[in-house]
Amino acid sequence: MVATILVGMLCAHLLCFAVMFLLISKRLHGKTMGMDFFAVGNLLLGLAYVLQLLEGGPAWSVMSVVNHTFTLASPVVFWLGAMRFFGHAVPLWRPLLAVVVAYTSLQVLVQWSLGPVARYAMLSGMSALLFLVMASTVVYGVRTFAKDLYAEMVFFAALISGISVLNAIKFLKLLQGGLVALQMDANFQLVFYIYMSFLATVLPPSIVWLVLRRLTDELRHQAARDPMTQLLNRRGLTDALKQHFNARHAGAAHLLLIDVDHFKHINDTYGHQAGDAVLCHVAQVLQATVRRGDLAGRIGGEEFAAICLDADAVGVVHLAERLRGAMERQAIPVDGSDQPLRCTITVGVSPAFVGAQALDGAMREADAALYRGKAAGRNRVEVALNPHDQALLAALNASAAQQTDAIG
Ligand SMILES: Nc1nc2c(ncn2[C@@H]2O[C@H](COP(=O)(O)OP(=O)(O)OP(=O)(O)O)[C@@H](O)[C@H]2O)c(=O)[nH]1
Repeated sequence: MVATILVGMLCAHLLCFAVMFLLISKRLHGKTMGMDFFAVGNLLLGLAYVLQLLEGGPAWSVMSVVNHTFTLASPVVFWLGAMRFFGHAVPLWRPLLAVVVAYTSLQVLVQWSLGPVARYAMLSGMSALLFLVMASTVVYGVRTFAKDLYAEMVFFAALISGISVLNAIKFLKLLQGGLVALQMDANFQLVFYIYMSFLATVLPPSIVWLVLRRLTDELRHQAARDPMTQLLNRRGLTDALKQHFNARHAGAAHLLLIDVDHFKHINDTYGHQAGDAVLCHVAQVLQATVRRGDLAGRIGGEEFAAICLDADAVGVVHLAERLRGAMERQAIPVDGSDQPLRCTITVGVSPAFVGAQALDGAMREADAALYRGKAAGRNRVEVALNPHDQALLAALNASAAQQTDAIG
């Protein structure tokens, strides 16, 4: 009686969550993150338990064969769903059909050649193996494609290992005691059903939580980036800067404001699309030139920014020069034109600043330097360094000039 109630509850959970996964997958519009697969997995397992209730006990019948096939197919579908969640484009219906045909045939063969105990033991043994593979995949995921979901993945691996162990015990019990081990109200079967009910209650909300996490991460990513160049936008730069300065030993930062010269002319001559191609090219050069850990962003139409973290003034000015030189040298291919396009940039460098709240001030100083650079003829780097850095830079430049003269 207790077992029947437990299995009844289990069916209700599995089938309700199958509907919920399906509804969620419909709302995700094509990017279902495996929710449609989880719906099918839950449906298969829910139907298998419905058939078990209808059967009452072990028997050789069509219902029993279908029950075993659905039970075994469900972990395969859950595994495929997990692969989908982690971005692998695995198919569903073909592998599912292959499992259904192969396992149904295998059941007939085993029942005919080895008898009913072997067929039931085969289901427990193969389920134990499949859940073990699933738990191993999750552990592998923690170390590779799901590093950001460490706690969740460890939790899943532990839960799935539990069901693998219970199936392995059932397999041994079947081999030792035969079909008596499957009596629904036997103690072991009760433990098995309680654990399955626990899983069916805990796992689906956890999966929904994972989807929610992925979606909110994606939204945060989109909100922090410029859609055309994928560089950080102003909000993204500010957030990343706050994160940098929250670290205990964060050093000072410098801001580089970068503006494409005569961009209106490029737009007017080659068209808006070519203008967009130039902006994407500048973004690529900027991203390739800054050091790892520095921040690169687009903060307006043809205005870009780089924030150099933990760098000294001399290094920053050299970086700005490298960036200016790279832009000047590179030709940009333009659709519909044989002649590649060339363009230059002007860069304004701010003094060192500490704290995200100082960004506005640095922006003003870099902007003033940029304005001076534009007025002085464009295609140049103009600095707004503090007096100490200014003197250091002048001394370094003088020494470099002396060395050049000496070599000359
Ligand atoms: N193609 C394209 N053009 C843009 C975009 N955003 C802004 N613009 C254009 O960028 C041009 C900026 O022109 P100005 O501010 O006059 O600057 P400029 O021509 O680069 O002149 P200087 O900065 O003084 O060298 C305007 O014509 C804007 O329409 C964009 O996303 N794509």
